[in-house]
Order: sequence, then C-alpha cells, then structure tokens
Amino acid sequence: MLIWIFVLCVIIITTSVLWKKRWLLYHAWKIPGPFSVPLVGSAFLLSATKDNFFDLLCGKLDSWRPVTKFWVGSQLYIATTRPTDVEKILTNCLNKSPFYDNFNDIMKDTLLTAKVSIWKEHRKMINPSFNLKILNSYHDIFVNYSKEMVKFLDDKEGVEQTDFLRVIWEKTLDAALATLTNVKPHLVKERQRTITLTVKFEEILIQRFHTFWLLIDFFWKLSSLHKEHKMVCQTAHEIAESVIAEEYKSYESEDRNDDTIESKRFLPNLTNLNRTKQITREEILEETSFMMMAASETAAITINTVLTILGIYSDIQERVYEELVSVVPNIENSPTQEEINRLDYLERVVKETLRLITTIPFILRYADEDIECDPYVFPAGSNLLVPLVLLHRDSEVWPDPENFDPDRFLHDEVGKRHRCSYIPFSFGARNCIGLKFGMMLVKVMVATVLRNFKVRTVGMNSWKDIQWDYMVMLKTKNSRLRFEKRKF
Ligand code: HEM
Repeated sequence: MLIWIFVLCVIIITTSVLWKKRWLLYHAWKIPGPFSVPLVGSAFLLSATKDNFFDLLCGKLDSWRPVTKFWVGSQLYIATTRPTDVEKILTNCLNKSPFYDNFNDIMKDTLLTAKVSIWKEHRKMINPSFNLKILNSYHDIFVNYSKEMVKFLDDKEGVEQTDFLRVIWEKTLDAALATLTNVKPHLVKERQRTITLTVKFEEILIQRFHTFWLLIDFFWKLSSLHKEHKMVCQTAHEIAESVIAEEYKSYESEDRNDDTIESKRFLPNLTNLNRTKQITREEILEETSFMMMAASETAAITINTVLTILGIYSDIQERVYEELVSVVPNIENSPTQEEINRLDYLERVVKETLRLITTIPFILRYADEDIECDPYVFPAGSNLLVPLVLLHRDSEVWPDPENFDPDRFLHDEVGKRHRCSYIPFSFGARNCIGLKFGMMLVKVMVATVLRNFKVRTVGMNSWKDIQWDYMVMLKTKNSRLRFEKRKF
C-alpha cells in the first residue's frame, strides 16, 4: 500500500513540475541540442577536470553551434554564436543567470551580480565616475605605476619571470586604489593580500565546481572548503572596509569641495551619496570590494596576455616598438595622453589579443521573458550563454580565425562586421563600466614596458602553446617571460 502512495506522490509532483514548465519544455524541445537524461541533463557530457574544462566546454559548444540547448539538472541553458541573437539577448535580458549567486558570499548586490532593480540604481550612481573627463585625469597615475613596473624589471633584468601576472596585478591594484578612491594605496594595510585572497576564492570555487557532491548546497555547507571560503570572504571584506575607513578619514580631514574631479571618483562619490542616504554603507562595501577586483584583475590579466603574445610574435612586437619610437621619440619623456591615443597599432594588438584570448570568455544572462530568435524562441526561465570566445573565432566572420592578425581592426575592416561579432567588454546597457578605464590602463602599461624592454616568451612558438587557467577569467598558466633592456 505504502509503495503505491509513494508512486502516486512521485507522479503528482513530476506532473505538476512538468506542467509549470510546459512552455519552457515546449520551446526547448524545438532547439537542437545534445543527448540528455532525466535529472542530470547533459551535465555528464561536460564533466572534466579543472585543467581541461575550458577546452572541453569550447569544443562541445563549437560542435553544437550556432544555437544549442543543454540541460544541467533542471536548469535549461541555451548558447548561441549568432551575433543577431547575441544583440537581442544582451539588449533585452539584463538579469544575470542564477549561476552568479555563487559569488554572493563575497559580492552580493554589486553591479556584476545584482538583480536588475538594484543594478539600475547603482549603475546610475556609479556611471558618472567613469566619464571621459574623469578618466583623462588618471593618465599620470597610470604612467607612474607603469614606471614602477619598469623599475622592477630594471632590478630583475635577465631573470625569467614565471609569475609576472602577480607583479602586474600589484601595480594595477595600486593604480585602481589611486584613481577610484582618494586613499593613498600605501595606507591600506595588507592590500597585497587582496590578490592572494582573490586567487584563493577562485581556486575554492573551481574545486567546488569539479566535485559534484559539493554542488549540492547541503554538503557544501558542511564541507571544510566552505569554512575556508567563508574565511576568505570575511578577510576580503575586512580589507575593503579598511579602504572605506581611510576614505571617510580623508573625507572628514579635508575642506570639502564637492565640485572637484577628485570628489566625483568612484568611492568619494559613493561616500557622498551615503551622506544623503541614497546608498548604504553595506552596499558601498560590496561595490568597493568588487570594483577593486574587477578593475585590477581584468586589466592585469589582459596586460599579461598581451605581453605573452608579443613575446611569441616578435615581428609584431617590433612593429609596436617602431610605432612607439616614432610617437614617443624621447625615452626620458613619459607618453602623454595624446601620444597614447596615437598608438593605433598597439590598440589593434590589444584588440586582437582580446579577440583570440578573451579575458572573460563566457557571459550568462537570464531570460525573464521569451526572446524570439528566428526560428527559435528562447523561453522565459532559461539561462542564456554567450560564448564570447567562440563568437570571436567564428570562421564565417573572421577569415583564418586562429591567425593572430591585428589588422583585422583597421577601420574599414571593423565596418564590415556585425556590431556584436566582437564584444570583449560585453554589449548594451549592462556592458563593462570599465571599458575605457581598462583600455587606457592596458595601453599605458604595455607601451611603457615595451618602450624600455624587449619581451620574449620562453618555450612557445604559437599562442596555442599557452595553457589556461579558467575560472570566470582566462589566465595564462605556463607563461615564462624574459625582459631585455632596449639599447638607446
Ligand atoms: C581590461 C579588461 C576588461 C575586460 C576584458 C572586461 C570585461 C568585462 C565583461 C565581459 C563584463 C560583463 C560580465 C558579465 O556580464 O558577466 C564586465 C563587467 C564589468 N566590468 Fe569589466 N572588463 C575589463 C576591465 C574592467 C575595469 C578596468 C573595470 C573597473 C574599473 C571593470 C568593471 C566592470 C564592472 C563594474 C562590470 C559589471 C558591469 C555591470 O553589470 O553593470 N572592468 N567587464
């Protein structure tokens, strides 16, 4: 008897779940996709170690392109590499996928993760701090931290750099603090630990994703990894709190003038808005913690990848150097903002690097409503995966896509492509707020290093020899760089 009651309950629950999801299932059914089994979906096709997950995911999505659906448990994922679909998704779906909830312990209601209602308010408050006038005032600060990198390399000339990313990251973190806040970086105790903690946070998440029982919340919360994760998040917040405390101190000690450019920077601006109760201190803490990481890590990774690529393709590096010498003839002079803007070839090199090796290779949105992408409907309730890295390597858009060729970004070539065929900073209202900041910082740092040094990548002949560490961002794993001082 009991067994029959149990079977009946299972049938009732399954039918009611299927009934609730009938539209999702109906539209999903029409979209092509790999084999999937009840409860697990197609997740077993994506099971891999952390070392080969990125290649496996790219390989599978590539073989299922241009549009595919797959199930991970009860969650429907739809991936597309058609630029027209991508434009619709990034314009209409501003909410992030529930996948981003994994970051909630360290950054809950931040620009990256917040639900659209909170995001809209925060973005409106933060946008003015990224206008061109304010960004232009950062140029000299970026130059100063670039010179520190040159000084570091002068002291270590000829020494093989096996973790140059860390060296760059320390400089980009200081540059972010010196520009986005009014705090002098050296006053922030243990700021270098932020980097160690960020790396640890990412490692813990990777370990969680690759241990299937840790994906179940109940087991995750009982695990020692979760305890470690909590400790990392707490310490990261303490460091961000110390930045905010310094900001408040400088706020109180100086004669206030709210019309200066300095008062419009990211943190001073939020501190002002806190006085008028438009944002809480808790929200400022979350946003600051995330912004420092977003600004410093993405830029550092991009600079490291550009240098690694130029170390491999020495002919391209020589062209960058020739351009640098013609635009900034006197090595004693730091490049001015106007000179940096004239480095067209360097800009094309950075863009081509971000095409082939997209720092953030995937983004995920959530469909709150049905999105029509002829002949399919991406139904409300699905997770929409935009594989930027595959979009950027689509042979129908990019002839010989695996060839590193900066001239793809010559003005006339750009005009021939769909505007969503190249979007390393995402697209639409929820794109990267730091696009211009990031491009400026990357160009200034790379230009300053290459004006002084020739870089060589040890043991690699092609970008395909680079191995990758993937967790949200794509970092080089095996890059060994050697710097030789240029003779003048
Ligand atoms: C230099 C290389 C950079 C790249 C390739 C990059 C790329 C991206 C991408 C693809 C997104 C969308 C992420 C998603 O939707 O999941 C994003 C978002 C974001 N980025 Fe960047 N970024 C860079 C630098 C920066 C810098 C320097 C800052 C800060 C100064 C920054 C701040 C942000 C913020 C706050 C968001 C969330 C925006 C929102 O949802 O409103 N990024 N970035």
